[in-house]
Amino acid sequence: RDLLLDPAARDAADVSHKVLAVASSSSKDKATKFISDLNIPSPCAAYSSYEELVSDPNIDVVYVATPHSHHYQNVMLALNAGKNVLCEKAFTVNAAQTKILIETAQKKNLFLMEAVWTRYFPLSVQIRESIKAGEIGEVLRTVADTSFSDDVEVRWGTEHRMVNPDLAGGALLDLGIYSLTWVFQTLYHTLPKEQRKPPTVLSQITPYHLTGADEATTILLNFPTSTPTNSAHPRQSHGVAMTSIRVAGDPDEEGTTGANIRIQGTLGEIQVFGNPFRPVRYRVIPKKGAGKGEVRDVKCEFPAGGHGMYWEADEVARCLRDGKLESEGMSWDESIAIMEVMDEVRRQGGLSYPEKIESVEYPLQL
Ligand SMILES: NC(=O)C1=CN([C@@H]2O[C@H](COP(=O)(O)OP(=O)(O)OC[C@H]3O[C@@H](n4cnc5c(N)ncnc54)[C@H](OP(=O)(O)O)[C@@H]3O)[C@@H](O)[C@H]2O)C=CC1
Ligand SMILES: O=C1OC[C@@H](O)[C@H](O)[C@H]1O
Repeated sequence: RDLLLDPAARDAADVSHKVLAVASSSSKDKATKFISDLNIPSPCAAYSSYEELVSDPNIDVVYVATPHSHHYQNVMLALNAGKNVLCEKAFTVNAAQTKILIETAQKKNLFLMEAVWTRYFPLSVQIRESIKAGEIGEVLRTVADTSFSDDVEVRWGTEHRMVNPDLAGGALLDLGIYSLTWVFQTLYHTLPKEQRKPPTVLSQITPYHLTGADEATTILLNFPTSTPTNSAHPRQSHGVAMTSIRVAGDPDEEGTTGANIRIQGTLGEIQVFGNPFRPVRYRVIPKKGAGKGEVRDVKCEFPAGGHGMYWEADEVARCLRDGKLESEGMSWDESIAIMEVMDEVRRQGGLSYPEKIESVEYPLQL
């Protein structure tokens, strides 16, 4: 729906999007129904296989929105057919798969990006700019929580992709990625490239008793830097990334518990409210007496009633127009660093998925 909204309404008239085809691996009728339900303008082809879709010469870029377990195989299919790709989060099941996708895109001179839509919200861009400009001083800690109190057995059962190990289910890859996004985009992405270093990781996982997928994961990260910020000692910052599908970060969905994200600097704090994947406002709180002004509240507007996915789509269009293979906002290096954190969390928690979906073999029938 976001792709169909007029970019001018969000000051993005320099790009445009056309949905030219939709594919369903289970039935052509499903693709046809999707096109009619959304009123996608003609011409828009309906395909009954992903193979057919990636062979369509009219298509510039394919959006992969299948369960995590299938991303590696689906993205390889598209890249091998010469298509640029935007692939939903979590990028793949493990870092080894992500690295091969990136190498393949590089070799074939194709654009590839992990679809972490939140990074392209104006709110995220503004917060990163504020951090880089030193508005809250040196940022030394970020706490992020992406959690829902679902009645897990009733809502997700055992087969749904949220909890099914065969589909790489679990809180970590589905929701924990957003907590990690906030930790990384505030403690890692905001540093000059040469100062970014992968964090060390300590974590705990609670398995869902019916499937073994993680229902709760808590991660403590330590980000070192190579360059001292003063002559005495190099900077270190801490990230706390939490996720659960059993207890909520925001139980009444009114923000009564406070912010789901707290970004803490030596001169103040930025708090982000709303679901961490679709934040609705943020507050900058200067430290008392630091001379950095008043508390500042900023709302996220969603022009034309969009959901907020159009901003990442605009980024993809701009990258393609400008001949870029990767997006600066969600760079390949950062996707790999985050996947490596999730690999380490799963290693520490003894959580692995079936061999087939952890495999880097391609093609493989899943
Ligand atoms: N950015 C965001 O806000 C959101 C992102 N996501 C991400 O999007 C991806 C898909 O999530 P979601 O749409 O909830 O997933 P669904 O379980 O609804 O699956 C999406 C589609 O994937 C296809 N598919 C292909 N193979 C399989 C398989 N073996 N089992 C099930 N489905 C299969 C099916 O389409 P068909 O049969 O027609 O081919 C299905 O309709 C995930 O990576 C998720 O993390 C999800 C929700 C929100
Ligand atoms: O990316 C997502 O954001 C919204 C959630 O409800 C969903 O499970 C997840 O995949």
